[in-house]
Amino acid sequence: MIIRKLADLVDTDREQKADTWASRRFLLSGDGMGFSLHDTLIFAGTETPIHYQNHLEAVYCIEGKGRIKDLTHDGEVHEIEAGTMYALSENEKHLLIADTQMRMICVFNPPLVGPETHDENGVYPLLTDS
Ligand SMILES: CC(=O)NCC[C@H](N)C(=O)O
Repeated sequence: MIIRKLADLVDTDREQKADTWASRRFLLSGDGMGFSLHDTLIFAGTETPIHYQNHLEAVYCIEGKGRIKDLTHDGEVHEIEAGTMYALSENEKHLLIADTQMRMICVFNPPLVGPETHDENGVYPLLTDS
């Protein structure tokens, strides 16, 4: 069994920070679960372009308010608030807009290895444990 607490991830190599978000990674590829599990903050008043071409991601919002613009499907906009889940089942390119700080529980398949951060196109590289 694996037990971890959020406080133990902050400011370690299990936390990745960008201009618009901070991702605290509870489970990574090396944990052998077949998915990664993150507690992610999206900062208030930000817009984040994302395109996970190499991963499927499901996101459950537990705090905050904003919206997702689906750039793969004609710019469709979906409101996000606590209790909303979205799954990028078609690797959709999207824009994540946070009105207030949003707290998201994210699951990735295949699992992230740990150091991934967005490239200039909002993509995570496909890494494997060495
Ligand atoms: C919700 C979302 O996609 N935020 C960007 C960060 C990423 N999901 C992560 O936690 O690695």
